[in-house]
Amino acid sequence: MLELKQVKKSYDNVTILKDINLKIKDGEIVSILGPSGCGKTTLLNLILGLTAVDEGQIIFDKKDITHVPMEQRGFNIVFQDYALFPNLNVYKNITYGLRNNPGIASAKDVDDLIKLLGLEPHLSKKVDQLSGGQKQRVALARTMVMKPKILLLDEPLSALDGVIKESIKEKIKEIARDYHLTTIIVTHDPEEALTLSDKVLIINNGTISQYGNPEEIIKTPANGFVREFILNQLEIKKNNIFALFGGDMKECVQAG
Ligand SMILES: Nc1ncnc2c1ncn2[C@@H]1O[C@H](COP(=O)(O)OP(=O)(O)OP(=O)(O)O)[C@@H](O)[C@H]1O
Repeated sequence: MLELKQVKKSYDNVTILKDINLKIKDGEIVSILGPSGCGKTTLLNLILGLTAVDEGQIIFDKKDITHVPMEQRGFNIVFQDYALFPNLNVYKNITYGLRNNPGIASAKDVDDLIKLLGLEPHLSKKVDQLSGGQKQRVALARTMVMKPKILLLDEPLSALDGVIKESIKEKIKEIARDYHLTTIIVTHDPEEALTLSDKVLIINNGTISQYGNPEEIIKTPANGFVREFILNQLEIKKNNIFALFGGDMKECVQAG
């Protein structure tokens, strides 16, 4: 279980995040959703340990890790631009982190990940010979071989579209389920958050607007911001989303 208690962060005396309280159970997929500049990446970096909190606590597995350095937390992130090594082939990219820590993953662990992510045909290719979706899968494999205790993903789908986007979504779900891995994803896209996650954390103006499962958020938006932000952006795809929950858009908008 990961828990944030009364977390606050400011930059240059400007409060970016405040009153952040949340619990994430082991194996859950949680999306952090909100408009540009609301503090999503800052929150991800606080959890990762890349950025220090000003006030409040971060608890993981009942231990206070608020001041534990990033390297000792054992969490791992896939950055938006993948940050792969262009001079190495796919296999070497995937196994790079094992060079100094060979005991972390066995040859079978690596093989299983390569198979899960469908990377067998690409292992000897260089990074610039890959599509966006293939690069994302390599970045996921490279992070997963290090067996992170929590997987953090910053806008993992934003550079992808159509079928590729759907297939990466499925891979993320498979990884979280197969490895029972807590996965925290930053996104600005409500449809992505609602279709990918067990829970969605909606942030506005540096505070939590709502934290709940996709159905709760759609059927009982906590306030006007959630209603507007979610429903306006879902305008085109709303019927597909509602079909997922067997609901009726009109009823929910009226109820909200
Ligand atoms: N290192 C920093 N120093 C000063 N201000 C920062 C720093 N990092 C982020 N900020 C500010 O904090 C606010 C939140 O930034 P953050 O990147 O967390 O937002 P975001 O929700 O991820 O935005 P986007 O969706 O556009 O990536 C912004 O106003 C940003 O300018």
